[in-house]
Amino acid sequence: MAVFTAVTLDDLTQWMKQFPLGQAVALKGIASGIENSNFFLTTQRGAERAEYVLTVFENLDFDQLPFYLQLMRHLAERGIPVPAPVPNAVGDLVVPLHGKPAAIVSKLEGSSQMDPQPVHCAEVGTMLARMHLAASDFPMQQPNLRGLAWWQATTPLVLPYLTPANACFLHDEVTFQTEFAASPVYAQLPRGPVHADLFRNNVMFVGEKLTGCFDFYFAGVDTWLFDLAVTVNDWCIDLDSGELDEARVNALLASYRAVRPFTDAEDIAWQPMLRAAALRFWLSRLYDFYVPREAEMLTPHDPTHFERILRERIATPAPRLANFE
Ligand SMILES: Nc1ncnc2c1ncn2[C@@H]1O[C@H](COP(=O)(O)OP(=O)(O)OP(=O)(O)O)[C@@H](O)[C@H]1O
Ligand SMILES: N[C@@H](CCO)C(=O)O
Repeated sequence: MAVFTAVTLDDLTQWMKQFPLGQAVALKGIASGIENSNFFLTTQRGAERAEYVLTVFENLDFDQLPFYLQLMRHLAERGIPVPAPVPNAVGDLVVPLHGKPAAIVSKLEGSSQMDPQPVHCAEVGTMLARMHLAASDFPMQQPNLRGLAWWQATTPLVLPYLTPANACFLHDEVTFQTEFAASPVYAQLPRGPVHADLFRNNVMFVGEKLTGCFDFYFAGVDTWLFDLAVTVNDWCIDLDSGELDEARVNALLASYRAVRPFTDAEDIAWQPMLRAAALRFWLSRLYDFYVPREAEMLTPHDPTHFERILRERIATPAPRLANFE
């Protein structure tokens, strides 16, 4: 159960007065998710009822959160289907609840598509490209906090838990990525605010129609190609082998490219970037597995899934970005 901080309707009686939403009339903890405490919140103003999501942030502090919430607001205002944060009476999007930062955002329709077909991947590709373009004039700056510097700092913390062969493999990949990040090709990659965690469980569909995406709490400024690689490594693979599925890769890349064409540097950087995206989640899963937080109550995600993907991305040439139909 991913509710680390208990919240009751009584707790909200006073607290809700700062929002223009009326009264809280129902509150239901959301079981999925491993980072924050999430609740479906029903409000009533006069005869009108509305549904929202209340999030109590367990690991992010008041300094980091405005970037995520303001980015969501920026995107929602530009027609990207993301939850719109609700400002309180003085315009704050993040406010304390039980001493922790909390926010109310609009609730998206639909449910996750955990067995995506090319038609779903095409929807994701279109939305991702539109999101990159819409975020490009977002004025706030915050790096991807799970980027290269975090990989370099986290590697020594997990190395002692790995077999000598895996420790060597991880060390070599971080060295490779450090060199890649210093290369002239990397320097030419277009960048901006990116989602950086656009997995199947963070996107909603009604049938084949994408209705929105959420969970912006790993967002940050990074290359657009990194975001695309994170997305492809989850949406377009065979989950058992980690291999890319050509039909889904083509659908996602073609629809992305139709909105935002790729540059030559991106074409060259695609394979190293697929490796970087796999490394990022191998490392975070290793860290969560071996160095659990005190508040952690859930089984962490399986790190070997991304170790397998990383080995597969190194072994098999990636499809050229410029060459697919
Ligand atoms: N705006 C929203 N609209 C509808 N449902 C939402 C919304 N935000 C969250 N949810 C629901 O809450 C669940 C948990 O949210 P989320 O994935 O953000 O959890 P988390 O613990 O913050 O993150 P993580 O995915 O990193 O574990 C989602 O699977 C989804 O069902
Ligand atoms: N998407 C991450 C979890 C954090 O959102 C993972 O699968 O490891």
